[in-house]
Amino acid sequence: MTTEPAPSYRELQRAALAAAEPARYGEGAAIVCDRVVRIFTAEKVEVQALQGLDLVVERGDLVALVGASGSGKSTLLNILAGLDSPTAGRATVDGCDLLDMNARDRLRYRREVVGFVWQQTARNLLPFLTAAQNVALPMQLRGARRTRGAAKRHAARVAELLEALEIGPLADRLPAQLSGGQQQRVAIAVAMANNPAVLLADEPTGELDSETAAGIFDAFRTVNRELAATVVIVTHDPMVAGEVRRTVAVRDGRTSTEVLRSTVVGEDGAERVSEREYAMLDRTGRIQLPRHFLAALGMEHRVAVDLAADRIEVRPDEAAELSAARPPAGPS
Ligand SMILES: Nc1ncnc2c1ncn2[C@@H]1O[C@H](COP(=O)(O)OP(=O)(O)OP(=O)(O)O)[C@@H](O)[C@H]1O
Repeated sequence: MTTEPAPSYRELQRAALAAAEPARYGEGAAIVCDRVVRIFTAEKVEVQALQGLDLVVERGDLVALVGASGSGKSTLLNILAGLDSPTAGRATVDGCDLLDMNARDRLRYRREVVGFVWQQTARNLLPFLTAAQNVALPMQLRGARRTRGAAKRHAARVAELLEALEIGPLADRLPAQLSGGQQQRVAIAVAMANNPAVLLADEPTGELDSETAAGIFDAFRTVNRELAATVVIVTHDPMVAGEVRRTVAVRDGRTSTEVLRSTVVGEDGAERVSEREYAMLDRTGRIQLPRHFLAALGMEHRVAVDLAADRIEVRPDEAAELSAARPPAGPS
């Protein structure tokens, strides 16, 4: 019979400390936003673009962010891209604390940790470089010495990315010699050049027709699956939002609802996509109910909340209904 060796004092101490430490919100996730606030001041007027936004994106996820114009999606994406800073809260991407970066950290972060694809195809690429040269540029800017070995590695990575994105034969063309969809594929390759942990895209199919947009969306899926990047896409395109496993809606500067999709096999053996909408519960216990639910039951200002054995029930304000039905007794 073998006996386990007794743990050392240090091992016991480490285990006790780990047990005592509460798990941090979103620990280990690719993206964590914890009560993120962003206030802009324009002409002495304050705009709260993000009002305590919570979001956790796990590694390997492919997420669509949707929401009305002005809800805060681009503000959030700019913060995640390291182009802007939150006013308050905590935001981390791949473990990098976005509130605690100096100029040098920020540059390294933008070159190595995140990749970015913009809506305007022209903004993603330098017009005087070929597709292959555009993809090689981020690797050269990363600062590796120009050795023959590095040049060989860069060329191999360029070929690998262009191949994965199905634009290998277009390597020597200038952006002006490519269609809008082909330019966006090159832009995705540029964003992935330094193998970032997270790929962010702001309306990447906004300037494309629906067939080309479907192809670009497939390219994001390829990057997510084959190059192991966590992908977040801001979109108005219902087709894109309808095809990802997770769609998060932003409303008034907060994440409000979330739709999760999975493929289920029915009794007839056919596959279909099952969808479920969830309201987000923030860390203080607040939820934002979908607007159409509130409108359907005429709920506003105040609701009755009751705890049942297995659910919390939210009902229209009964006191308001009663007083509307029975006008207060006046002087006779
Ligand atoms: N630099 C800025 N200065 C002042 N206000 C700003 C600034 N940037 C954004 N805002 C305001 O913050 C709010 C959120 O804007 P944001 O661009 O993030 O919304 P959005 O959801 O991306 O909208 P859209 O879908 O139209 O791009 C809006 O009220 C906007 O006017």
